[in-house]
Amino acid sequence: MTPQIEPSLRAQDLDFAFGQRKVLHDVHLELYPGEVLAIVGESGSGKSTLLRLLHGDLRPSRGVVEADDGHGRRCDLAELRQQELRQLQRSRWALMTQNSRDSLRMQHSAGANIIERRLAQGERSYARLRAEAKDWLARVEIDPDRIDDTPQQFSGGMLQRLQLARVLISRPSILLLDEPTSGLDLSVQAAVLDLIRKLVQSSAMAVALVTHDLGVARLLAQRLIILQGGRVVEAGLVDQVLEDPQHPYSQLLVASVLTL
Ligand SMILES: Nc1ncnc2c1ncn2[C@@H]1O[C@H](COP(=O)(O)OP(=O)(O)OP(=O)(O)O)[C@@H](O)[C@H]1O
Repeated sequence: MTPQIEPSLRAQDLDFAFGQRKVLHDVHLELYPGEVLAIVGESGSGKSTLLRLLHGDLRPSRGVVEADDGHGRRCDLAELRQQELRQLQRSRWALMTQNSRDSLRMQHSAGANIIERRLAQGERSYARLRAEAKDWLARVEIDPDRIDDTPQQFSGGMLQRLQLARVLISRPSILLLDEPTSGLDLSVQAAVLDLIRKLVQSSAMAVALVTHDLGVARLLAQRLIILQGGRVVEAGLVDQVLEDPQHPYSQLLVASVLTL
C-alpha cells in the first residue's frame, strides 16, 4: 500500500463489551480507498460487532474509529452529532447486515428500498430512479419486473441481493459487508462477487468484508485479518496469510480449507 494515501477508515485500540462480556480486544485496522479487507474468524469472534463499531452503530468502550466523511475530511465517529452520523450512514457509508430483514423496509416495494439512498444523495427524477432501480435489480440477478413486489415476496437469497443493490447503488466511499454471499447458490454467488469486484475496481470504494469463506476472501480481498476471541491474531496480504499463516489458529483455518 502506498504510504502517502490516507486510509478511508481507521480503527485504533478498539475494545468493546456487551455488559460484562468483553467482545473485542485492542483491535487495530486501516481500510484504504479501492481495497477490500477481509475479516475472517470463527463464529462469535466479534466480526459483526466490529462492523457495527466501524459503521458508528456501537461506541467502543476504548479506542477510536476515524472515517473519511466523503469530502476528504477525517472525522472521529464518537464526536459526530447523531444527525451528522445518520446522514453519513445514509449517503456516504453503507453497512450490509447479515440479516436482511433488519435492514430492508419490508412493507415497501423492492424499488423503493433500492432508491432510498439515492434520494438521500439528492437524486429526484422519478424516471431516472426507477430506471436505476431496475438496472440494479438485474445486476444482482433479480428479474427487474419484480420492482413493485415487496421484500416479503422474496426468498432469503433474493433479500440478500436486494440489500446489496440497495447499498451498492449509492457507490458509498466506505462499504461494510457482513457475509454478503453466504447462502447464495454458487452461480449467483459468482455473479455477485464479480459485481462487487468490478465496482471496487472502477471506484475508490473501501470495503471491509466479513466472511467465513476463505475462498471468497481470496477472490475479493487484497488484505485479511483473522479474529479469534475478539482479538486480531493475524493480519497481512491475503496470499501471504494463506500461504504462510503464522498463528496456530490461522494455520488451522487455512489447513481446514485446503483439506476440504
Ligand atoms: N446484542 C448483543 N448482546 C449481547 N451479546 C451480544 C450481542 N450481539 C452479539 N453478542 C455477543 O458478542 C460476541 C460476538 O458476536 P458477533 O455477532 O460479533 O460474532 P461473529 O463473529 O459475527 O459471529 P457469526 O460468525 O456467528 O456471525 C458473541 O459472544 C455474541 O454472543
